[in-house]
Amino acid sequence: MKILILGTPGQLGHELMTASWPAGTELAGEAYPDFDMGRAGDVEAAVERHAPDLVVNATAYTAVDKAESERAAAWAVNAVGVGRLAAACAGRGIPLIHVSTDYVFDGGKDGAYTEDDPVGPVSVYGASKAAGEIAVCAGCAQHVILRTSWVYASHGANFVKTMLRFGAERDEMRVVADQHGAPTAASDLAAAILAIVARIRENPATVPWGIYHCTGAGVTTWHGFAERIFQRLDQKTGRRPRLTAITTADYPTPAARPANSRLDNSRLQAAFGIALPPWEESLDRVLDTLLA
Ligand SMILES: NC(=O)C1=CN([C@@H]2O[C@H](COP(=O)(O)OP(=O)(O)OC[C@H]3O[C@@H](n4cnc5c(N)ncnc54)[C@H](OP(=O)(O)O)[C@@H]3O)[C@@H](O)[C@H]2O)C=CC1
Ligand SMILES: Cc1cn([C@H]2C[C@H](O)[C@@H](COP(=O)(O)OP(=O)(O)O[C@H]3O[C@@H](C)C(=O)[C@@H](O)[C@H]3O)O2)c(=O)[nH]c1=O
Repeated sequence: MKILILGTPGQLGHELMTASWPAGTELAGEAYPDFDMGRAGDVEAAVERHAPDLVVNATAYTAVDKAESERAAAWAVNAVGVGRLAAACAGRGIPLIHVSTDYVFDGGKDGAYTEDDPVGPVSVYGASKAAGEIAVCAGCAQHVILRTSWVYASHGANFVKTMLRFGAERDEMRVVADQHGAPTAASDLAAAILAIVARIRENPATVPWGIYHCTGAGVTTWHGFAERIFQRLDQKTGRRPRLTAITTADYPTPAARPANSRLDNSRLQAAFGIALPPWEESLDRVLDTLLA
């Protein structure tokens, strides 16, 4: 089975390219700037050239704050490019695995969001990702969209590495404690994708195509996430910056973020038997690598 992975240098793309795929899997990859999701023709040419049996889209414009002033750039990658990809996959009759975000929700719900809850993005990034979801659903019947949240890895840029970098320079860190969600290791998300691909390979006719939530198990806040990072930093190095819980209002950013980002993962478990590990467990594993 030949799998085309778009966005190989990103957090998820890297984990997918370095994962242990079963024998008989051939991987092909595309990366910016040779391959540009936002440039007309690139997606179609890549799908044509590689002639894969399945595509995983790991590209995205992920600069949440910058997107507020670069709407067209975010839209070109996350919505328009994704629409072209869905059409290209449908044209060849191949499945598309796509990734979306908790930021498609407005965060106003009490409790975890299910796949049936209406989206209501409060940022340009969230809106562009919501448009990408619609484009995939409309353009390619054989799709799995995994909505995940707060992704980090030892490779790439993310909150964990930001905390470690700032934590090495500053005595105090101030982090918001009123936005709730679940950190997700890119390696766990990649493992879920491998399991879904295995199911598709086994018998595509029985795959329950659709949107699924797929995050680390449990819930915390960005402050709780940082607390665990600094606990481990302390254990490993003896250094621990003071961590102060603040409110969203104390930390103004160009983009609004949902106060509640919790996603209910039970549909993924029921349909595919996939459940990601508790977020603390995966974070400790990634920190072991980062702090080694
Ligand atoms: N990061 C997070 O916290 C979360 C991410 N997600 C979603 O998960 C998926 C994977 O995200 P993640 O791996 O973390 O993201 P990254 O930002 O780590 O990687 C995204 C990749 O997309 C590439 N890319 C950006 N613009 C283009 C373009 N025009 N053409 C081709 N490639 C491009 C980037 O290239 P380059 O390396 O040159 O920048 C990078 O390789 C995305 O769909 C994202 O929306 C969902 C929830 C949380
Ligand atoms: C760096 C920093 C951030 N924060 C806050 C700002 C924000 O509310 C929260 C997270 O900040 P970041 O900007 O690092 O993370 P952000 O870019 O908002 O992360 C998001 O990325 C996109 C791609 C997604 O899809 C989301 O799931 C989510 O992971 O922490 C602090 O309170 N103190 C700090 O020192």
